[in-house]
Amino acid sequence: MKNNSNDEEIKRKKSLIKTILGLLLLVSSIILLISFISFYFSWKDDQSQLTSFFNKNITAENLIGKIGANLGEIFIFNGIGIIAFFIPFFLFILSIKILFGKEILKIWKLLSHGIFFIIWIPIFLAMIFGTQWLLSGLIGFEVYDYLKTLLGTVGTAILLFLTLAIYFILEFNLSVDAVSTKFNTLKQKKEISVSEKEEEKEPFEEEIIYEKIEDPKTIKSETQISKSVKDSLPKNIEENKEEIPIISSLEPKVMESKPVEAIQSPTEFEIDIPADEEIIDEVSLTIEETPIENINEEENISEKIVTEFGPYDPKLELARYKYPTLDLLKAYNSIEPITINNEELEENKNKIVTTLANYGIGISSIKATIGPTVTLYEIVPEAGVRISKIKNLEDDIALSLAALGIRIIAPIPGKGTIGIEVPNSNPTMVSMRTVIASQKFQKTEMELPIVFGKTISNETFVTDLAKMPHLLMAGATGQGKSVGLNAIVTSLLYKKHPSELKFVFVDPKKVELTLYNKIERHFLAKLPDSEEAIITDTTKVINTLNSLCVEMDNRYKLLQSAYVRTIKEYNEKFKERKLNPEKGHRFLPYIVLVIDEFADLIMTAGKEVELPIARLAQLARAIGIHLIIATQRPSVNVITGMIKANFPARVAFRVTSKIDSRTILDGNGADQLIGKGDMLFTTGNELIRMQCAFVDTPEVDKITEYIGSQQGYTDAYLLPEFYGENTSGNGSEALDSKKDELFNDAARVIVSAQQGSTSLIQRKMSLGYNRAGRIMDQLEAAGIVGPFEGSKARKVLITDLNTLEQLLENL
Ligand SMILES: Nc1ncnc2c1ncn2[C@@H]1O[C@H](COP(=O)(O)OP(=O)(O)OP(=O)(O)O)[C@@H](O)[C@H]1O
Repeated sequence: MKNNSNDEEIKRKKSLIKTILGLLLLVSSIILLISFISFYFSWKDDQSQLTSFFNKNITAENLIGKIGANLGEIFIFNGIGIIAFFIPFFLFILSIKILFGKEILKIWKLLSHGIFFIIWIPIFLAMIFGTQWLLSGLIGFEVYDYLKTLLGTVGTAILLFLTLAIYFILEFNLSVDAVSTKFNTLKQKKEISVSEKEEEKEPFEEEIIYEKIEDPKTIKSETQISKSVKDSLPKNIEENKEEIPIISSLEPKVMESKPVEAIQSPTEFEIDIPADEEIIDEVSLTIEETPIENINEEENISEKIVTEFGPYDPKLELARYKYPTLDLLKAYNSIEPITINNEELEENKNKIVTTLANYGIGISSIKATIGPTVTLYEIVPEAGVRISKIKNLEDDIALSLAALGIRIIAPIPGKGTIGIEVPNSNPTMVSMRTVIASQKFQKTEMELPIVFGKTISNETFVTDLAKMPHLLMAGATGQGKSVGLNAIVTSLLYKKHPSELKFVFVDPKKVELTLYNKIERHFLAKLPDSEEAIITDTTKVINTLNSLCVEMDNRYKLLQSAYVRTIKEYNEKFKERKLNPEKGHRFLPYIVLVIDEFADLIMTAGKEVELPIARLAQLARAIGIHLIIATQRPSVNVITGMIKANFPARVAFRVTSKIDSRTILDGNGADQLIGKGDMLFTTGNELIRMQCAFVDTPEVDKITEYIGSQQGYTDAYLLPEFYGENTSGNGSEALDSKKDELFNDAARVIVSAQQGSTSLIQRKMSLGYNRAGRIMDQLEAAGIVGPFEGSKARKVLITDLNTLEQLLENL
């Protein structure tokens, strides 16, 4: 407390002293100023009174009286002359600084300049005006007089100008280099504007110069000189341009080959060399300002941020999220491992051998591989047996073996043996728990790992959805499709954090996927205006699909601006903080679109869904949107060519006919499956037979409950807004709405190509799908193209451009 009050006391005293000192200085400056001004008017009258300082009867004319007259006499007349005004000026600035703490001019700088001019100006004024002591002061005159005896008038003048020059050099940092740089820049600017004007008058001037010079290096020097220092060269050199190569006199070769008198003027050129360097310096300066520098800077910034905060962690927002645990899945211990008795194996083997023998096919060896649902008998036929013969006898062999689900693989790819798959009389269920717990799945580094089940050789089968990149599933009702879908979703839920993956569920059956409602705020994506994340109303699907197309376009733009090709590279770059969130960059989660009953969707929502699906399937792979489409009826009008072409990965559960099998797998086999999760998987090459892992509804319920009860995001992942339009083909309505700016151009594109396709407009005019679609509707309304015809292009109703132009005018 005591200390504090002491401090305050000192502070108070200090400020009092400051105020008094400041005031004193201020008043002094005013007194001095008035005295000095007044001195110039009254000095003659007052000068004789100065000595009688204490005589009351004698007064002074000066406004500050005798003191004022004396001050003027001391500082101006006997002192430094007119520059004495600097003293009140300096005191005024100082008083303001002390009183108000405001530095109008920098005190120390002002003082140093003041001292210089207090010395310089009186001498200079004495030199110019002689004995005019009111200007130079007596001191100024005496010093000048002394200097004159030492250096003479000219010498003194030179000394004064030299000191002034040094003063300016020091004050304005005027080095020779800096001056000549400025001078050159100014000159270049001038020359450019002059040469621009003169170009028309003397177009060949430069060419003539080049002709005279052979050495390309000297040409370079010449052009530089002609541009920058030509004016400064002596006239004789300017005229005799052949001598100019000596400028590169630094090069011995040129020097040797030239006559001696030509070398006479190197001194003139030596001055030019720094000028050349200057120009080079300027060029290198502009290079430094190129954007490459900026990119480096950005990278440096990102490095700095990374070292300070570490890489960006998308999981941080839900840092406490716990991945589902294994005990949420049911253990079916009683049914695993596989049980098959030797008798059954022996019996089947014998049957196969005798059946084949009946058809005249001899076997040299046979091997059995026991799988969960089927056993594979691998046969090596005797030499000379044609494989096609066995393939043709497939149905007969199956009949003889009297078992459903026999599939003959002739030959087994890469082995040269023939495989006969015979169902086990006691199939073993593959539980989701065992496959999720498998090392293969646990240790996988895949982006979107999916564990389907177990292969015929009882191996867990894990594959990457990101690589597929889309999946088509088909199977008759009750054969395990829904379980299969759940197995896929479960695999992903066990491996992915909510920040990395979002699902869009379309479930026209309204029951299958509703379980996932609980994880809406963790794993689901939806349209901003929709209440339910899981879409059960087929009419809303179109908006969602189009919104996904918009999301896709947006993501492509982000990838483009980040100079990367895939979502993986993009996210890695984002994690390294090399992408600026202020420029719209964000961590992109994978989006998996699951459509449970595609046939139903096509039936109710029509063909409109086909285009966005095909578009997504074609383009979405790189930006992390993957499609899983399941259907009961794999007929050609549901799985059209366009869709099939973009879904190389397919899963087939049991189907009822060979035709369906061919539609889904492009081959037989799916009709011979035994159901209950028995499936075939292909990515375009070989077929892999598998037993799908079984995950029951209560298990899925437990998992979603486990995730849903944890802290989630405030809302589902919001897809970009998309407002549906009437694309039903009611033309007049479409045209009533505002005609697109590019309508006429699009019409010309369509008519000249005679092809009514939206993608043509998109491609030729670099438009997004939605806008191109809108224009197409307007073209239909104007009668330029025919109505929508599904996967086929619309008919073009105008045959030539002339007719079109007339029509456009009338419109
Ligand atoms: N992987 C499997 N392992 C064991 N049993 C299975 C498996 N998949 C399905 N099943 C059995 O088949 C039944 C029907 O399966 P699921 O509900 O998946 O058929 P679905 O093809 O979806 O039929 P729908 O199209 O009518 O919905 C299940 O209740 C189950 O008993």
